[in-house]
Amino acid sequence: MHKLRQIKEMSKQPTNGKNQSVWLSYNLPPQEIKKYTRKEVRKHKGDNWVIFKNKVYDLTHYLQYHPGGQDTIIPYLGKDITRVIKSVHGWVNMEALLRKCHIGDITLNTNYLDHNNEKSGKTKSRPVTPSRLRFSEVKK
Ligand code: HEM
Repeated sequence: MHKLRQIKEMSKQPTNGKNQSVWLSYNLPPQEIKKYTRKEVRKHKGDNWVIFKNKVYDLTHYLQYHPGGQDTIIPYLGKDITRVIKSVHGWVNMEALLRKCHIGDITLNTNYLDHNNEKSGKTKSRPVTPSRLRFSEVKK
């Protein structure tokens, strides 16, 4: 079965009758926003973490409020859901719904940059370009 159709099939399960307005009125203590690598987020699959647009969210409290059911989200825990969200419901204001679940931001992959510099031997300097002629230097 096509993956997207499979996801839609799974969403037909009941969601405890809870809806998004109930979720939005639900209060959670504010979280301290930390920096994480993608690798670290993977390790927190069991803690229901996901990445969406370079932000890390803990979906523990949201899962039971998801209109598409919990089972649709479970295979994506620990992963980046940015692309799949675009294909299943690009119109949903994810940032507004997940504000309370925001626990971190993805750090820039510094290993990659270090590796690049190592390979080239040194950091690239800007090419030397001839400086512009000053007006006084232009022969008449
Ligand atoms: C993690 C954060 C997520 C949030 C805040 C969220 C939010 C929502 C909302 C608000 C709806 C109702 C949309 C509507 O009726 O127009 C919905 C439906 C749905 N969601 Fe999610 N979703 C999330 C993740 C996912 C993931 C990871 C998947 C699967 C890959 C998924 C699959 C679905 C499906 C299949 C529906 C039902 C669409 C339909 O039958 O009309 N969602 N979700």
